[in-house]
Amino acid sequence: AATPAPKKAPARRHRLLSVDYYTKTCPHLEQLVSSITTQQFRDAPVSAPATLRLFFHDCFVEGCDGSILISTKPGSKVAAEKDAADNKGLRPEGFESIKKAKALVESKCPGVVSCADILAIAARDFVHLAGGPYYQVKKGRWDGKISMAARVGSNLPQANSTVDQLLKLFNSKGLSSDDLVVLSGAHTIGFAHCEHFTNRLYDYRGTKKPDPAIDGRLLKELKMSCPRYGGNTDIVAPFDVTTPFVFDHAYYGNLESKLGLLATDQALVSDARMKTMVQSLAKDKQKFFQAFAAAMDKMGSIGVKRGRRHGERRTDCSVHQS
Ligand code: HEM
Ligand SMILES: [Ca+2]
Ligand SMILES: [Ca+2]
Repeated sequence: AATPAPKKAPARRHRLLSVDYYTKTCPHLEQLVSSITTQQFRDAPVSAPATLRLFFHDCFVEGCDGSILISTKPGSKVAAEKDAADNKGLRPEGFESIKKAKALVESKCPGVVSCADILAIAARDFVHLAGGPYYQVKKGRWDGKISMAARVGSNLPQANSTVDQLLKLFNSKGLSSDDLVVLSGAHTIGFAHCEHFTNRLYDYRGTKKPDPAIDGRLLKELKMSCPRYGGNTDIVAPFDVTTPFVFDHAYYGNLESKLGLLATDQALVSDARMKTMVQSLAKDKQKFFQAFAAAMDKMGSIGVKRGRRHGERRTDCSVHQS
């Protein structure tokens, strides 16, 4: 008798991220994380911008895989991502929130929930706590096995990047020009150190003059906080001069009034490709909230890993699982 053809293994479909990924294995995950983020937000409101930025810097380097949370091994010559120059400004409050949330989650659901997922949930919580939209977070990310400082710089935007450079970078992550405009709206909360914008105040692109696209009063104020030379390097200025702790759509109105802080913020209204989007978000808070939630979902699925070949499950988010 003819032997039957060997059955082909069914093509393993990629399990996509899903909202109910931990429903069976850690049913109260979101409440656990929220108990920590709520407390952190009360104790230190800067935890909100800190964690939101942490999530961005995680997703853009090796994908959303918690690679940003790894500490450099003592004695190792290879520095982890968090020790890269571009990550030096990440506030400790962001790392602290994730560490606390992970510890609580491990005590209830040991060995189940990835650090990458906890970071995605915490970032959403903080957006909401600061007054922004609440949206469902899809889960199922595994933590990554690679965290190298050398891979950071080329994957993150710089405060003086041109719009073309920003678009190229965002496109390379599967994000559109609308996503660039919408995600930049994260700068509705938080602060930046002088070094990221002093060139705009004194010597814009080698002109020896301030950037013409800064409001005169803001220019004066920023110059007082940030002298050309020898200023205090710890001084920061708010991205959103009107509501630096509130997640709202004021950021876009500010851009229309030349109140953007970084060259990359202000550039969004001077570029024809993005100006219309800025204008419509400035007018419509609901539109911004809805678009931000959708863009965070998109950013949250960059380079997601599944399985032991590329991924791991960590107990301590700062240490690879050996
Ligand atoms: C579009 C290109 C972007 C550039 C060039 C940029 C650059 C920067 C810079 C230079 C800082 C200040 C860091 C410091 O001085 O400590 C900063 C802060 C921040 N960024 Fe961005 N960023 C960009 C996009 C984003 C995105 C997409 C998000 C999140 C979705 C984000 C969230 C934040 C937050 C919340 C802060 C404030 C952090 C704090 O106060 O602790 N940024 N960004
Ligand atoms: Ca990462
Ligand atoms: Ca704001």
